[in-house]
Amino acid sequence: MSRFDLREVCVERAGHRIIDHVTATIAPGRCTALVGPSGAGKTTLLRLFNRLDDPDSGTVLLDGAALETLDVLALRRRVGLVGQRPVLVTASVREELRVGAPQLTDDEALELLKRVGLAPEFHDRPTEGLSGGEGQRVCLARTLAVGPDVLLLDEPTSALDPEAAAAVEDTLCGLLGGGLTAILVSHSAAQVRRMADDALVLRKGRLVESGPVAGVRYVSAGGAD
Ligand SMILES: Nc1ncnc2c1ncn2[C@@H]1O[C@H](COP(=O)(O)OP(=O)(O)OP(=O)(O)O)[C@@H](O)[C@H]1O
Repeated sequence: MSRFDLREVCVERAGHRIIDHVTATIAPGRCTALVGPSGAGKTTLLRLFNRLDDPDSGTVLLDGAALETLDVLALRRRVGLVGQRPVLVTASVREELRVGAPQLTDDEALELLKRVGLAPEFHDRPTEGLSGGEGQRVCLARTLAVGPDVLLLDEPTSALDPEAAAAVEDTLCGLLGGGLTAILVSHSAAQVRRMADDALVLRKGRLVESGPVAGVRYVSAGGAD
């Protein structure tokens, strides 16, 4: 299980401090939601955890080690990202599942498909023609194939229709119960209540509230909906 600590983290863009001295802990084995109004800095903060971006000052630590001291590719295998829209980079589900895990056996691939709620037949489907929800599940399976112990979830259901969104959310909830650490960006307070254990509330780049979801006013007030 993996724990992150943010210490006095700042990110600046175009002369503005868009993450402003954030100090916080992401507890291992739990799902932490990053919430706050549009433009608060949620996606910017999320991108620091697998070094898609680096802070301008301050430190992000994983199990006590500053991220910049770790091998970035090893870090990204350990910290997987699932984005808002399914971005499939190969022609077939079979290849897609092996993008980061070329040695994956067929049995392992079928097991992964099962974990994300897809029938075995999908293994031999072309990626073209998958629905949004199916594509998002394939992306999730591709990320899981690498064996991460942290999942970064950037609005993972926001581009899906309500039925597919609910189904993908159920799948994610099942996975999160299994000991993974997760960091979720979501605009939906209802989703945060269903999926997350803890929440960090950002406003104009500052951390303004944090703690277990049930006690976070921004979430209970429906501020993220
Ligand atoms: N490269 C950049 N140059 C200038 N400003 C930037 C850059 N990247 C982000 N910003 C600004 O930083 C702020 C935080 O952006 P970010 O995308 O992290 O917010 P967010 O909370 O994820 O927003 P949303 O909920 O709308 O997705 C915004 O005001 C954004 O315009």
